[in-house]
Amino acid sequence: MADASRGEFDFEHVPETDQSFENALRNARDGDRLTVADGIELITTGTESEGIDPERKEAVLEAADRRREEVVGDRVTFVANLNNNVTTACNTGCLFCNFKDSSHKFRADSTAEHAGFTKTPAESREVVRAAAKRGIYEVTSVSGLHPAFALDDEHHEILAGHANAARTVNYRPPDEYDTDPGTYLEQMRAMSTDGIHLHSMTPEEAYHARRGTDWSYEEVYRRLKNAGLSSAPGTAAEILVDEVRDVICPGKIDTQGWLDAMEAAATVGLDMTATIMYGHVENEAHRILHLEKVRDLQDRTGAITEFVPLSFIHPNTPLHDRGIVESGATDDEDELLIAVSRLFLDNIENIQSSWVKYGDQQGLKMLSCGANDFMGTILSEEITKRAGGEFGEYRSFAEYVEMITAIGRTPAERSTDYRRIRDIDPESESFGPRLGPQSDGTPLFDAGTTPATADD
Ligand SMILES: C[S@@+](CC[C@H](N)C(=O)[O-])C[C@H]1O[C@@H](n2cnc3c(N)ncnc32)[C@H](O)[C@@H]1O
Ligand SMILES: Nc1c(NC[C@H](O)[C@H](O)[C@H](O)CO)[nH]c(=O)[nH]c1=O
Ligand SMILES: N[C@@H](Cc1ccc(O)cc1)C(=O)O
Ligand code: SF4
Repeated sequence: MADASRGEFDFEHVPETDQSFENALRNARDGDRLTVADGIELITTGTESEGIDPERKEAVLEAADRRREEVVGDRVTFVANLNNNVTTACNTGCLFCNFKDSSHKFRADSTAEHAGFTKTPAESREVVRAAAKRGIYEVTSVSGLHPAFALDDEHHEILAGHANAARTVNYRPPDEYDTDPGTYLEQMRAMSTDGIHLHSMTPEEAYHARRGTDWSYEEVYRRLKNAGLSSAPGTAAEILVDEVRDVICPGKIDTQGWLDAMEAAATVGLDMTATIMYGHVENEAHRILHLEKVRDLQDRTGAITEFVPLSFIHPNTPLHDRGIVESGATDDEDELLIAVSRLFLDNIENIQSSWVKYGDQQGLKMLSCGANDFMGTILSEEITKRAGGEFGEYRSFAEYVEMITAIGRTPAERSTDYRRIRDIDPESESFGPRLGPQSDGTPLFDAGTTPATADD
């Protein structure tokens, strides 16, 4: 079993209910709002017996696939986007993460070797401009919590005024590092160029942008929005149950902090996504409690455009190196997670299948288990690659059209917020983005080239 070590934790929440699988399935088929007990019965295919029952699993997947059809129809969407991570420097120490490099290695006086990077605002702008010219219309930017990162000059001053700032507020001035990431506001201004949609600032990053101050999340997201931010990625969610966070990311904000940040982003008028990062130490009860938190948040805000399940990639992570976790979720667990997300989250229209985490074949399978979105072109990928993922760093429009038509569905490009959707005719001669200000349908790269070698 993938979850060989899940039993070792003395968790308060365990997958036990007084509901039956049959009743839960009936509720799901009837379209009733599911309870936590219903969700646990469905995702375990019944708590009264060990393991996953193949027939019951198929029944859950079928109900989810039908619901997907009713809610969003037959289209499979994707976005023309680019990932631009500003820095990998981070001291937060999450045990599932190998994206980060200890920030002391980035100090000007350090001789330690590392494969990480920090981009100045000018460098970020160049990366985004080059992509925009090629027709990309979204940039996703998530980064490590670099100790020299501050919201703006005022934040630098406040942080520098703290006694023992490195220890108390995780701050060191930029001149101690080989590269200055600039301020968050400078990075926002740099990346919001050429009409591109800027999707950035997770709740954890928003926390970093207000550490050591009495500013509210609302104040921080308002200033970020004024500097060009368009929507916020709901990563850093991991599992929204504190007894799990205490194990896998003790340095992160807690569940309530994550919810507060997201609610503030919505209050200032930003759209957002929500995620779950699953398949490590948590059990099925935690997964469903997480879905309940997300559903409640959406009831309050209505601002969540999509739900993005992130299956834990284990090989190079501290959780795996330390023998805490042997592997990630199994295919059965992945399929049930997608299906139950579709059935449980009755107020979120779009469920994403991540080819980065699942690969193409399993990623496509997810599109008949309840998912309807197939992510984006991304052009580069660091988080999963560094964790040991092997499914590549980009997809062209041509590859998307081929894969989606092969499973008998309609390919469509979408804007980040799904407000604009364009069906793509698979009979066209060539495939490229058309929804951005500089998108004229030209393919992102020629067959046989990669984003790095493609000529613009
Ligand atoms: C790497 S962080 C970058 C942004 C910021 N530092 C934060 O934590 O919000 C973004 C997200 O990547 C996901 N992630 C990191 N390592 C992963 C892994 N090994 N497998 C799957 N997802 C992972 C986590 O959900 C995390 O919140
Ligand atoms: N699931 C993953 C994503 N999803 C985010 C999308 O790429 C896109 O930014 C979002 O849907 C908003 O339009 N991105 C990754 O880099 N890796 C993933 O695994
Ligand atoms: N960057 C995240 C994925 C992600 C980004 C933005 C989102 O809105 C959702 C998910 C990862 O690879 O794990
Ligand atoms: S998940 Fe984010 S906060 Fe945690 S270690 Fe990785 S980069 Fe840092």
